[in-house]
Amino acid sequence: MSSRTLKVGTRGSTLATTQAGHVRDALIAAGYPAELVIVRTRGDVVMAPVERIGVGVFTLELRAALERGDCDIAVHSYKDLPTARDDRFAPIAVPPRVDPSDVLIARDGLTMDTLPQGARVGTSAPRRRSQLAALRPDLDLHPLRGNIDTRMGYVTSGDLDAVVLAAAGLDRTGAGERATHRFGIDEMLPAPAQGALAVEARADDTEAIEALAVVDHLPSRVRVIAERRLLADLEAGCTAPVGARAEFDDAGLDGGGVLTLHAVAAAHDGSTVLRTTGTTTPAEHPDGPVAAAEELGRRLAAELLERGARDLMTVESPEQRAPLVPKESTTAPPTVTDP
Ligand SMILES: NCc1[nH]cc(CCC(=O)O)c1CC(=O)O
Repeated sequence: MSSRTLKVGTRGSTLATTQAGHVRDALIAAGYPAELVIVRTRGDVVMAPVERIGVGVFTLELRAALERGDCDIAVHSYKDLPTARDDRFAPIAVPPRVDPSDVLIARDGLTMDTLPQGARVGTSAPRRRSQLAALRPDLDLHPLRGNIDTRMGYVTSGDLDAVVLAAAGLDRTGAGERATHRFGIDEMLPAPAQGALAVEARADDTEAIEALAVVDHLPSRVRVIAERRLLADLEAGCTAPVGARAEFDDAGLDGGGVLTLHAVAAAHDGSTVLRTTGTTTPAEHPDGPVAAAEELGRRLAAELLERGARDLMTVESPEQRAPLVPKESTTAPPTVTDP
């Protein structure tokens, strides 16, 4: 082991630096000197909807910084990464995952059961919009962007009755108690890999690759692989109305437990929602747990395609109204249209 200090690259948001800070701490604890390096990305600057600026916007520039050597290790929110493998980098390591679910943050402690008819709810993600519309067709859905604090601010200010966010973002920044409702598996399935981090190093940096092994948690990686295989096989990006969530039973991976994958593909307006569930026992698979997870993701994707998922998802996304932008924002009106 050398004394080279590994530069851990991250976006600058509170969430991103908190997440990357955990990775840095784990590296240091394992004997690898490490420090954070903040990489500013256009996703942090431009307030246009993610559907327009491209899903890669959060991860593209961090990957470019890693390739250039501005950092040695990059920490991404896994769900923001494109599904295609990128050969510039070593296979992705996945630290222990936190709660993958979505949460509602509503005024006055309102939940999905008590939100009044026609309540104004903010979320841009097509996956959340379509599943919410299916659960509660009466809701008045508003697109919005911005970091977690900005989004929650619309509820505090009274502009919206509620917003939907990833539990992970709240839990990791210590704001988990702001959630008034955690969506269950039957209500809303998260984005594939939500709540998981993706940690990358350059493909030729053997020292950094060795360090990746100490932050990797195989059961978390196996769950994410099942979810992302499904997403890739549906040929959908993270802006598609596709949700997936894989969970081990109590026996876990080491105990030879069962991995269950829940998946959903929905029409943008929530008028049709295709759901499916399947299981596998990864520890018993002859080709290993990763192969078992891939097989499960493939199997459920094939089933959803068979049932018409592609037609459902390729139907034009409904015209959305202009997204809310933070009042204090000095950013010019969004003009960026390329990823
Ligand atoms: N696309 C934005 C994004 N990327 C990762 C998270 C939350 C943390 C995570 O899911 O790992 C969020 C915010 C959100 O969806 O509410």
